[in-house]
Amino acid sequence: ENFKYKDPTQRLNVRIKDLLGRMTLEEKIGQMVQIERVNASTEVMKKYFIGSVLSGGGSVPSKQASAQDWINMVNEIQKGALSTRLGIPMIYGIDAVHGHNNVYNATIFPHNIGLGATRDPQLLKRIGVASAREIRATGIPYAFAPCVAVCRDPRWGRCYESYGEDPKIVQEMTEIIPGLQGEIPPNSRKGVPYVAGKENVVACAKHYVGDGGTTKGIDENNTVIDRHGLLSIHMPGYYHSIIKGVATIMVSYSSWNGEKMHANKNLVTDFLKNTLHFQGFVISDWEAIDRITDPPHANYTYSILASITAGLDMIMIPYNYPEFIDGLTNLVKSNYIPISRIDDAVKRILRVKFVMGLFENPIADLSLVNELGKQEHRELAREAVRKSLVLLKNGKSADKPLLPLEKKTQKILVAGSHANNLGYQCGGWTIEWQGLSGNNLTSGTTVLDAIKDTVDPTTEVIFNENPDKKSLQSDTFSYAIVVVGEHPYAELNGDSLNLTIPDPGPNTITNVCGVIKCAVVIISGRPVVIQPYVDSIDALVAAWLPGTEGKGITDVLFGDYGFTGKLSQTWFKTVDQLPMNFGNPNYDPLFPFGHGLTTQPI
Ligand SMILES: OC[C@@H]1[C@@H](O)[C@H](O)[C@@H](O)c2nc(-c3ccccc3)cn21
Repeated sequence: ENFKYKDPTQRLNVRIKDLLGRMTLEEKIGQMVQIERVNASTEVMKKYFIGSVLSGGGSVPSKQASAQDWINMVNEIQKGALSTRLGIPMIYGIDAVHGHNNVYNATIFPHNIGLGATRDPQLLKRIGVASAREIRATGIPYAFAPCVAVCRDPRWGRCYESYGEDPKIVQEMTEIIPGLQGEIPPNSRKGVPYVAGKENVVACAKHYVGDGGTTKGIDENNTVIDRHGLLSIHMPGYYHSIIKGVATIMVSYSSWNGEKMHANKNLVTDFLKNTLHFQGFVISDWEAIDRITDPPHANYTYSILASITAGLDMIMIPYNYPEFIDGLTNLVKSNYIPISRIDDAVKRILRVKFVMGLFENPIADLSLVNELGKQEHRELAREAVRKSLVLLKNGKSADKPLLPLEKKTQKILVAGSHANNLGYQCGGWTIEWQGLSGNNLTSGTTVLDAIKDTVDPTTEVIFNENPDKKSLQSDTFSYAIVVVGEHPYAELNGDSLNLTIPDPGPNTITNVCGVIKCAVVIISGRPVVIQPYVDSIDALVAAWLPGTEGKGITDVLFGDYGFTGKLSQTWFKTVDQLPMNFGNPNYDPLFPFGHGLTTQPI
């Protein structure tokens, strides 16, 4: 019997219709389920017809697993899916949000807040291309990126995952999507998902909608704003993602005016699907349907009913998939959920799987393994670091700039908790969900290493993480570079009401800058409290979370390249001003949105 759905010469809708028509209710519901990799045995994949598997943050086949190890794991799970009656391939997803950040030796790019400061959408596209190749190097065809949140309050623990407070910048930076997925052909029908081929990945615009607008930046909380404000500030990123063919959209944990997004039929179905004509699939966040109720999972049947009725197509379970499958099956069989809703979800999931070529190439090969951490990608990341740094202050008087620094001089001091810490400079979502401290988490270049590599061989470099005033006064340094900032965090763990630099950072600044000409480099996921120290600082640089390529920082500190970055997030004076965004009445920042001094390359 000719299985039309297996025939790639058949039109997309013919393949979808043919396959859907063959599927049982169990097989349909299985396609809507995404489980965590630790549960994805061949037996489970077969028994429940699982359609998708993910790696949660830090969930890896083994520590320092190679590309080959990843490919073997993904292919093993895929074989389980392919051994089902209809052989529908599963799609494996992972959070590659600043490079392939769960994977040892991957290139780690600056987090989004830094990329917003580059104002360079074409750079973002190139980053998307490189990232897609590193993700495919490990046999994975789906990334939960880009985050198109608009960070309206830096107290939010995920502000660094946003390109900034301006919807215009966020919509421009969706240019990473044609990098990840490939360029959508110009006359494509609006809203259809597009993935070019085996060197591209399925992308995911997230988190729909208004995740960056919650009260006091409280993660997963409530975004209070009228419809016009929601559509003009938080929606443009989705509109532009859809125009560019984004294949999936992930729903936000947060609420809009008290209504959980995961239960919001008006925004998920009526607006996203029926007004913006999005035809890819809508995926939930991790255990997000459980959190529709308070306490979470208090009424799981209701969680399933509300989310599926709202229009979600794939549910990131990740563990209690039997409970979900039973619950949804019962709701369909008792007519609480019409089979037409299930068919809509499955059609969308199959559309993405057909469009991306997953039926033709379900098993990953080794053709791209050398892409992982490739030098060419590291050079691209280094360029991104250069362009992301924002020069906030340069000299105590305009006619005496400190930067660019002299490479050839007697002796310089490098100080600060973040000068020699690769984990700190990468931030959250790196190797582990919450990020790490130290220098052996993956391969990269610390700021200290970069300085040693950049200055003249005759220049003596003294590293002292937190020097005391006495030791400084009895010594002579031409200048000091002080690198301090935030420790890594992700999501809720990053929510902060005080936004202070953790000790001993401020102490290091005042000790060093009180005695020596100092260039202070802030490693942070967002603007932090710096006003009390600004007057004592000669040059001040916002480096955000630059990732593994630390030489991008010395490229501009020492004048091999000029500073060009511009703030994509308002730098407040004090936290009691927040929330404060450009355009607000009584806008009174320390450094305004768009601020960024420039220097000329030497
Ligand atoms: O990693 C998958 C998704 C990711 O794509 C989303 O952006 C993010 O909101 C998220 N939080 C968790 C997560 C949260 C708490 C405990 C365990 C996992 C999982 N995830």
